[in-house]
Amino acid sequence: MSLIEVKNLKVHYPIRGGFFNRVVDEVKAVDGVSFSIDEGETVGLVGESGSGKSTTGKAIIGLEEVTSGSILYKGKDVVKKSHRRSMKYDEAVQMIFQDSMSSLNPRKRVEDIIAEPLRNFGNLSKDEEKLRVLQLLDIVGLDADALYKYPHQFSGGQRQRIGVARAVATDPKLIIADEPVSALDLSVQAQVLNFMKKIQREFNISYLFISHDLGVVRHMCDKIAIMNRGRIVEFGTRDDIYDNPQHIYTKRLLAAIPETNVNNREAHRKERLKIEAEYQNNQSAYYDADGMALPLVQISDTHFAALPEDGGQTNGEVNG
Ligand SMILES: Nc1ncnc2c1ncn2[C@@H]1O[C@H](COP(=O)(O)OP(=O)(O)OP(=O)(O)O)[C@@H](O)[C@H]1O
Repeated sequence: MSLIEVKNLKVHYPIRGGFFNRVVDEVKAVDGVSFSIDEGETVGLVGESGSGKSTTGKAIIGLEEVTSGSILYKGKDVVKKSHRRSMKYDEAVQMIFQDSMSSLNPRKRVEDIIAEPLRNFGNLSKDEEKLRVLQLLDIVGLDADALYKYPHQFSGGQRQRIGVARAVATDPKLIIADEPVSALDLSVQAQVLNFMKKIQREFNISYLFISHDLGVVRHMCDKIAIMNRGRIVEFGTRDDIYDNPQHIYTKRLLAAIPETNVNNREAHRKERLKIEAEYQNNQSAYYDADGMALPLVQISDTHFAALPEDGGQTNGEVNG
C-alpha cells in the first residue's frame, strides 16, 4: 500500500464579482490530479508558475480546502477530519517552504521555532525538549549556539536547515518541500539537497518535491509528475522523464535546463528553438477536438502521458 494516494483531486477557487459579490467563475487550480507516494520515496511535482503545484501540496497537508477527490494516507481518506485525527496525520505530514525568511517567525529564537511542533504535538519536559532541539540542530549540521539566535542572523542555506529541523521534529512520514532551494545560490542548493537526502535515508521520510525546474529535481526524485494547467500531463520514473519524454510540455521543460558543456551549446540552442516552435503550434497536446482535457495513456509499466491520438503531429485548436 502506498503511503499517500491522491485520487482525482480538484481544488477550485471561486471568483467573486458584481454588486452582490456573487461567485461569477472559478479558477481550476487543481483539476483531477492522481498520483501516489511510497514510503521513503521522493516524487517530484514539476511545472511552470501557476500550474497548480503549490495548491496540490497545500491540499495534501490540509491548508487548502479540497473541492472533490480523495487523499488516502495509509489507506484512509484524510480529507475527512475524523480520519486526520485518528491517523495523527498533522504530525505525520510537514511542509518546508521556499522563502525561509518569511516562513520562520523573525521574532522567535531558533530554539522556540524548532520546539513549536514538539509543544503542539508532544508532551516533553523542558529538559527533554531542549535535548531534542539540540539533536535536531545536530542532524541538520548547525551548532548549539544557533539555539539563541534569530532567523535573520543566518544565511539562506542555514535558514533552510532550520526549516528542515522544524519539519522533522515530529518524526514525519512525509515532507512536502515547496521549492525548497529555489531562493538559494547553486552551490548552496547542492548542500541543502544532499542533507535532505541524508535525512530521508536516516528517517525513512517520503518527499513531495515541488519545483519549476527539472534540472533541480533530477538527483532528488524517484518519480516525477509534470503538471500543467491544474493537470498531470506526464508521469514516470526519473529515467522515463529524462531519457524518454513524451509530452511536448515535458520536452520544453527539459530544454530549459541550461547546457553546461560549451561544445554542445549551439546544438542545444537549436533544439530548444525547435521544441519552442512545436510547443507554440501544438495546443492539441492538451485538449481533444471536443475541448476535453486529454487523459493519460500508458506508455510502459511506469510511464504515462497525455497524448493526442495522432501523437501530437497535428496543430489543433485550443477549445478548452
Ligand atoms: N487562494 C487563491 N485564490 C484564487 N486563486 C488562487 C489561489 N491560490 C492560487 N490560485 C490560482 O491557482 C492557480 C495555481 O496556483 P499555484 O500557486 O498552485 O501554482 P504553482 O504551480 O504552485 O505556481 P508557483 O510556482 O508560482 O507557486 C494559479 O492560477 C493561481 O493564481
